[in-house]
Amino acid sequence: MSVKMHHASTMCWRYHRKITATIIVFSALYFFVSITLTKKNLSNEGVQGSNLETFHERKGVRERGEEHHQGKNPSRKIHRIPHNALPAEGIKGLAKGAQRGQVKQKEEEFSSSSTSSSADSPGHKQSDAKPSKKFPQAIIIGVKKGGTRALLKFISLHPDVAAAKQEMHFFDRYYDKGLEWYRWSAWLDEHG
Ligand SMILES: Nc1ncnc2c1ncn2[C@@H]1O[C@H](COP(=O)(O)OS(=O)(=O)O)[C@@H](OP(=O)(O)O)[C@H]1O
Repeated sequence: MSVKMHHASTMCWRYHRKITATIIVFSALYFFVSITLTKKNLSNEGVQGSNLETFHERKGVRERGEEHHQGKNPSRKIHRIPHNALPAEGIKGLAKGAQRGQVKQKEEEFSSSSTSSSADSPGHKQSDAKPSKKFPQAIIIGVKKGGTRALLKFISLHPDVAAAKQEMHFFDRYYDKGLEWYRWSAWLDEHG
């Protein structure tokens, strides 16, 4: 028994450095992993927190706006961004994907139509020889994912309705281009 104990203690003593080194390595690894995970959690919480903050800020702004509209607190004013705050380049930059291409094409057509007669310009059909296009008589205003596209589709089912082929974004993106641009590029279908 005592021989066995002696043998075990000798083995422990022989390998104690390796055992200690292994323990130190694993502890360091554990320490490193826990610090990394904690940092990750903290940054996630930070993101969520800032999202919530933004949400509450927006909610607050909206509520203040409503109060202002309802006359509950007339001293608080809503600060609106003036329509000309964005330079034309910025507005162009907002157009994305396919729409960017369509807008560019429309701009080119528009500029060529202003330099040459409408009958000569390549983007014009024969029906565009009319002096001007009408402004829309109704406008659908909605938030993203608010179902505006569906509403437009439903309204367009009526035979007396001539609808824009796609969302115009005149008031939020292309306002600086002016009413003439809007009227010309109202992208109404052929009845427009
Ligand atoms: N009647 C009705 N009931 C419930 N949900 C509806 C309805 N009409 C449209 N939708 C859903 O609205 C989403 C599209 O809204 P928008 O056309 O405004 O979207 S967009 O922001 O202009 O792209 C789109 O949601 P997602 O499918 O989740 O994208 C539509 O499915």
